[in-house]
Amino acid sequence: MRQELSEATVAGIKGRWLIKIGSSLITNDGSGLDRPAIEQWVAQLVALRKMGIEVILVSSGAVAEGVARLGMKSRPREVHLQQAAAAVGQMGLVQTYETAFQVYGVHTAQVLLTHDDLANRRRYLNARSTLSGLVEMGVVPVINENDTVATAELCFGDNDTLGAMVANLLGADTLVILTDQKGLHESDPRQNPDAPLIKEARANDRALLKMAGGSGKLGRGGMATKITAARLAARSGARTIIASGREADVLVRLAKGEMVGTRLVPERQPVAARKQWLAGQLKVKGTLTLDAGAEKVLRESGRSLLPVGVTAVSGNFDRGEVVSCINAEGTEIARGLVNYNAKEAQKLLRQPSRQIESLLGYAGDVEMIHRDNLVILEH
Ligand SMILES: Nc1ncnc2c1ncn2[C@@H]1O[C@H](COP(=O)(O)OP(=O)(O)O)[C@@H](O)[C@H]1O
Ligand SMILES: N[C@@H](CCC(=O)OP(=O)(O)O)C(=O)O
Repeated sequence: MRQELSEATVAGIKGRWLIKIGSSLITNDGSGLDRPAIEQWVAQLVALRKMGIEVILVSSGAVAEGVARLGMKSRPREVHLQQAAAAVGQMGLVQTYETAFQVYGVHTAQVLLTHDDLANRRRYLNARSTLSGLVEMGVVPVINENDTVATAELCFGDNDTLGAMVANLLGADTLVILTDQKGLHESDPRQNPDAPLIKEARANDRALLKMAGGSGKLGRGGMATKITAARLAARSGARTIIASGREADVLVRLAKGEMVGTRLVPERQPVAARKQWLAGQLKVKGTLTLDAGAEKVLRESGRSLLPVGVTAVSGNFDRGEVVSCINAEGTEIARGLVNYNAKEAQKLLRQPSRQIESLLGYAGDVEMIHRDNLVILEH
């Protein structure tokens, strides 16, 4: 583990990739998981890490594995039975990844998310800190939807959307969607085997959605959700690649810059896109007043805002909500997602970060607003 990690560190971080493996691909023609294929992808993911790419995995397959383990003939129609199958199958899914990564001494972590976890600002920040922590420690998160508790109104439904939302959450620069086709074709190749492959397009190109048909018998969503996922990923500046997981060495070839599958490119670069999104947030829930030192640091060196530089708090905001940062003259300098609620922020005014634990009774984030969640407004 240590050696593998240090190699990645020496090479330097060359990107953060979110790789999604779909149901259609991961199952052995409907009967449980294709374990040899999983071992192949894991070997490639380890190779990517050695090239300096941080990897996060979203993997489907829980229902398919549960159906096989429980001896069901096909995916049950009843939602509660699908959820039960997912609970059984998720065990096999994570066990398979864990075993495959262990060969290389790499730790994995199971992360199950519902839509609500990412829609609620506070939980969004919690999910973000935990997942970032795992990635920084060199652990590969293996993410799936929490099928057992997700209800129809609250679920992502397909893992393409989940993958894109996690790519947004973690500021991934690349979303790779591995599926059972070579990529996006001009029409569904199951219906029209000669339909040409789209090699590259803008993620927001409206014409793409017209090309997309529904899913195969195992997957959910088909190409339509992959294109919507690409549009979502593009909002935080990530490019999306849709490719076949059956293509030899597909991930390694992509990492070496080869054009494989369909590439859907964003209009803006990651940082600019995220900052634009933050700047445009209309629901500012409160205000932090900064001293001259904090204003200077924010304007000139792009660092995080620490509690020590905050002199006053107003408004009633919660952790994860957008606050405005003003200087003593009342000019707005920045906006960002705050790490503490208004009451906590009040207690932390002018305090050095080492005091946070004794003032709040728990060791929270050292920043009031992390620089990734902060946008400096130009005047
Ligand atoms: N334009 C298209 N290009 C490629 N595949 C398409 C297209 N339209 C529909 N599909 C279908 O989408 C399926 C992949 O989606 P899906 O079954 O949801 O897979 P996954 O489980 O990998 O998400 C393909 O098997 C294919 O039949
Ligand atoms: N969470 C479900 C997967 C949902 C699903 O099939 O999604 P997808 O791979 O996008 O077609 C499972 O693990 O079975």
